[in-house]
Amino acid sequence: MVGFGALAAAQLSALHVNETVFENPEKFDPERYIRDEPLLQKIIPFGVGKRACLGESLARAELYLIFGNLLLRYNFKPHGKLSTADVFPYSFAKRPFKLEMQFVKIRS
Ligand code: HEM
Repeated sequence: MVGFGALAAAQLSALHVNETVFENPEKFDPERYIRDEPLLQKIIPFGVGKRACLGESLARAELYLIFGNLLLRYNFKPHGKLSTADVFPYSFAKRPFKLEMQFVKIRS
């Protein structure tokens, strides 16, 4: 029962492995959001409501600049075998246990 002093929190990482929303949620498959763009509306990476992430705008601006600049200058290749299995399901973000990438410079 939730009363005064009780802590109630949405377990966002559990929502993000809901099989009725995400097909094969345990699979590391970021392209699912390219194949099915409305799916982006169903992830809640920064929380909602009064206690939602205060840094969302900064984080989005940083990610845009960091990945934009990297993509402009490097080709990304998997280093060794790229495993899409073994996703650590209850982490902050979905990621394979091990993913080694090679950055190949395309311009200076
Ligand atoms: C990709 C980057 C980030 C993600 C995915 C993220 C996600 C989150 C999430 C899920 C929460 C909890 C929301 C809730 O309780 O419902 C949170 C809280 C918070 N985040 Fe972030 N965050 C990110 C980056 C940042 C940055 C860059 C800052 C500050 C510069 C920041 C500052 C905060 C603060 C202060 C809170 C606590 C808000 C409160 O409890 O009132 N976050 N964040």
